Amino acid sequence: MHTAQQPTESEVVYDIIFAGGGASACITAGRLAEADPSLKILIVESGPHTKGLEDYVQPARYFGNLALVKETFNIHISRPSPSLLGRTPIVPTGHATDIDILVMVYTRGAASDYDDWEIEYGNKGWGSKHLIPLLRKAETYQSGTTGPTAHGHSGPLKISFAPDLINVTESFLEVAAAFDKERSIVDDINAFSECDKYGRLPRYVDDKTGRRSDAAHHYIYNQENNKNLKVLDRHRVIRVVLEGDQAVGIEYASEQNGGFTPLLIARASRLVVVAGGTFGSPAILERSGIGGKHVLEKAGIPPVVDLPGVGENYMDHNVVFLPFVATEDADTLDQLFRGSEEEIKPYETQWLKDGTGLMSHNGLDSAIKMRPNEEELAEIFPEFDYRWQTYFAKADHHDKPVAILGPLAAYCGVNPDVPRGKYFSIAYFLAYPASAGNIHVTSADPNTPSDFHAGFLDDPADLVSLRWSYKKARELGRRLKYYAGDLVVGHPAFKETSSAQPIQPASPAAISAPKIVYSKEDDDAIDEYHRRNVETTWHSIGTCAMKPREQRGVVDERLNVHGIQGLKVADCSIAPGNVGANMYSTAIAIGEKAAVIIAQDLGIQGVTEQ
Ligand SMILES: Cc1cc2nc3c(=O)[nH]c(=O)nc-3n(C[C@H](O)[C@H](O)[C@H](O)COP(=O)(O)OP(=O)(O)OC[C@H]3O[C@@H](n4cnc5c(N)ncnc54)[C@H](O)[C@@H]3O)c2cc1C
Repeated sequence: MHTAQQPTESEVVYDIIFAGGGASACITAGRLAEADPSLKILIVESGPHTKGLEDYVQPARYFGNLALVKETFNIHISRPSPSLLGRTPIVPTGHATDIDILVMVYTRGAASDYDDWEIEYGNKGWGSKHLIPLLRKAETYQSGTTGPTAHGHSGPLKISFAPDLINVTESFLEVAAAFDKERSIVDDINAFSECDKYGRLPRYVDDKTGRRSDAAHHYIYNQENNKNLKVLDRHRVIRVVLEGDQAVGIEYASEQNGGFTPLLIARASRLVVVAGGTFGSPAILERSGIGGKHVLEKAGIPPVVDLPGVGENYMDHNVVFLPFVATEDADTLDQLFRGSEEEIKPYETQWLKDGTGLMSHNGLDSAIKMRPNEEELAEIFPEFDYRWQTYFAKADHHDKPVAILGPLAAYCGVNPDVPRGKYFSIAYFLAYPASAGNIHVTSADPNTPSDFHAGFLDDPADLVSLRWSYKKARELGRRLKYYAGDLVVGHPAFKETSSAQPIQPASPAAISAPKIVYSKEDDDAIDEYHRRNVETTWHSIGTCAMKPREQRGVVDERLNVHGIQGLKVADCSIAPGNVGANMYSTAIAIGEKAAVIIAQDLGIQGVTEQ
């Protein structure tokens, strides 16, 4: 049992305590509180509240928020990696009541992703037929009529297309239709069952107001009249309090004034739910003595349960934004991303008036979830063959893309040598990288940095599929009507004699122009470029995987931590396998499913399964 030095809140007993208040926690706690307002629920979140913060509800502010590394983000620095030529990738995560959906891109995984969770990893109730109804329940899809089964129309989260299509996106879709004829353009690329088609991307933005639509505002802040639902911000959970193998509460402390105040205890009579996200959850478990014996011993933490899977299985998607110079008539967000407040003011004024204009955009309005065709597969043979045969070519995996690719109407790098101006980028990330990493605490002291290895590009299959994505991105990008050249400093360093040299300035290539031919040396330059430039897509998952204990699982299909009573984990850390999409939809699915499970386990009425 862990005891706190000054248990000043020990007399306060909650029914359920959430350790962490991000996307999934807001959804689970919100649903339970709504179903039974008499439940005493406590959410302890280490970051600040986000209610109404203009910097966050105004969509196009996201780049500035990320670049400034505000209090609302945690930064996780990976070990130097030989696969990245010694680089130490940095992975930000949210540090506030559900800030994470920052870029607001709405994509959803393949049905087979969740079917794998159920069948391959043995988690009954987690297949697509269980999670799709919950994803429908969570949303109000404002983006026109699509298949009636894919989307919801009365849920808390608002999903919409940008009001006016940015001309860069329009041109991207025109080029796609003309240049990549075998891949069609469809109305909805997020209906779970098919891929390899281009289409518009909606955003987590309410089209009536132009405001970002997130779980904190629509599951928690809308219940402020419920005094039994308490959200304690700027307090960090240190560990779970255990009595034998029973979780009975949490030990936590205030983060005010830059340091910890004396430790406090809050007791839970029915359940503790760890929801600190992919970095926070394994850290809370390990500090509680739940983790791999060797990790705990090294960190000087007395082991309670030997669960070597805690902190392992770290997955992400790795992204590159390939930049191009844009013509003056291109609609881009560059001024909003890199401009002074004075330059941003007119956009803000327009947004404040009626929620429209470039401030209501995220600049990422279309994409393709892309699989290589026969000809493209031949290009990345033989390095990709094993990965293709053992994963993507499986009969029930034909809905899985290898990469997701689409235009961003801006330069989003941080190279200070890039002059102000107009740019667009083609972003691409691997939907199911073969590489994985891990994260472990190194001390019982929560202020001691963890040992994190992101694992990016450790598996060579990832390098060749990125190489294929680069070539595709470049062929599309240089044909856009608004292309004025490659932004040379943002491209691979090809030899001067190479015909693959980026060109700046330049005019758009004709649709029928021959594809750029790359030599072996050029391919090596592309690989080096990826080792130097690949970054997190902010889609960290997997470190408390929902798998059987003997397969290094951490929680079972009811989200119970193996070997402990009264303790569940409910956030993206439970994902046993990757999901080929931006990750918020999975956080939603997990949040909604956790509410159903907890309601069933505790006999709470009124949480429906669809
Ligand atoms: C910058 C950024 C942009 C993103 N953009 C998109 C996007 O456009 N589209 C999309 O689909 N997905 C996006 N994502 C991903 C998506 O938002 C996340 O995958 C999702 O929010 C994860 O939800 P979660 O509940 O698992 O964890 P989180 O939302 O990260 O919640 C975990 C919370 O726990 C708190 N916490 C951690 N440790 C402790 C502790 N010890 N005590 C108390 N609190 C603790 C953290 O502060 C955090 O608020 C983005 C993520 C980031 C970081």
